[in-house]
Amino acid sequence: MTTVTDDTATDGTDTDDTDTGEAAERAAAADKAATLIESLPWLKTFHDRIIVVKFGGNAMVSEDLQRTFAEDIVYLRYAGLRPVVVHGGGPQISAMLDRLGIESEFRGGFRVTTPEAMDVVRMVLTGQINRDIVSNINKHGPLAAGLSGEDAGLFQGRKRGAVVDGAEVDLGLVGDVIGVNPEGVLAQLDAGRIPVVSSIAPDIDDPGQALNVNADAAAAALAVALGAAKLVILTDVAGLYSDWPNRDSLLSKITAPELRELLPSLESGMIPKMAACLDAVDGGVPKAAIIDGRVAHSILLEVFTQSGIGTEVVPA
Ligand SMILES: Nc1ncnc2c1ncn2[C@@H]1O[C@H](COP(=O)(O)OP(=O)(O)O)[C@@H](O)[C@H]1O
Ligand SMILES: CC(=O)N[C@@H](CCC(=O)OP(=O)(O)O)C(=O)O
Repeated sequence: MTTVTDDTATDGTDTDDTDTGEAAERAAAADKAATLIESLPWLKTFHDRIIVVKFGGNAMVSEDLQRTFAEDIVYLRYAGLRPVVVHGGGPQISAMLDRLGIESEFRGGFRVTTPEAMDVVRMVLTGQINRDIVSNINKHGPLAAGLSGEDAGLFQGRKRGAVVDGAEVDLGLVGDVIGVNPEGVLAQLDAGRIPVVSSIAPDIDDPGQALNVNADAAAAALAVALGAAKLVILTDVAGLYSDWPNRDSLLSKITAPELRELLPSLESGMIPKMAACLDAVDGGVPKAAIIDGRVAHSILLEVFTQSGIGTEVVPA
């Protein structure tokens, strides 16, 4: 049994005003209550709404971060939201390619993907990382169900190239998501589950061929198709810097038109990420946020606090 000490004296007077220890305890309790009550407007706003959370390979680098990520997602679900996870795994794919002695390079923020590399991408994303995320979430109960973009026509992909230094570059088996059939994901949500989606898409022009899709882009396409209330992208920086790498230039908020202007000046990994935020907001998602996945429980801080963390992209 837990008891709460009664600090009222028998004559009815409050005895602890002079007791700094108890005053400090009351202040700490008030702080905790303030933190909890700060979430109330967001619990109302997001009740029953879909939130798409993109878990990047650089944000899943320790067991602790994988555990706190799973806790946040389960928390969202029990708080009455409908979270959907889309994951990447770029560094993990690179490590496996290295182990197997297969060379790979990034051009314009995308991995040039040969057929041999594609087998590894699929194996690492769908066979390894997807399973790990599902299993971490399911330590809290039978909640998560894994899906690949290849399952039940979830994604339709089409090959894409990139323009680097003004020249068109062939990226091999890299695709854009050009269509989404969200029925499989909605069925899982309606059953109370947490869908966990890997960013592979079947090639609409070459049935049976799988394409490697940047996970930020896949998350944005899914957020739009699901009519999500928010897209949250976890990465390994505090947010978007207007003047990278000047650490004083972190942006807490940027509008879609401002971001459109800034996009051409951004570097490598940030390009697909910010383009994804822009696509999401242009496609009707009210907010897209880039947050620091290295901070434990960053998703809760972003979703349930007034100031959030990281950089938020809004329509205008
Ligand atoms: N303007 C910018 N603001 C923030 N990060 C930037 C910027 N330009 C380049 N970067 C780099 O982009 C990286 C994030 O992209 P990336 O490594 O592809 O992330 P992820 O693996 O999470 O998808 C950051 O770690 C940072 O080094
Ligand atoms: C085409 C392309 O580049 N695909 C990515 C897919 C994984 C991904 O996007 O992972 P992160 O979110 O961890 O970066 C890749 O092969 O690395």
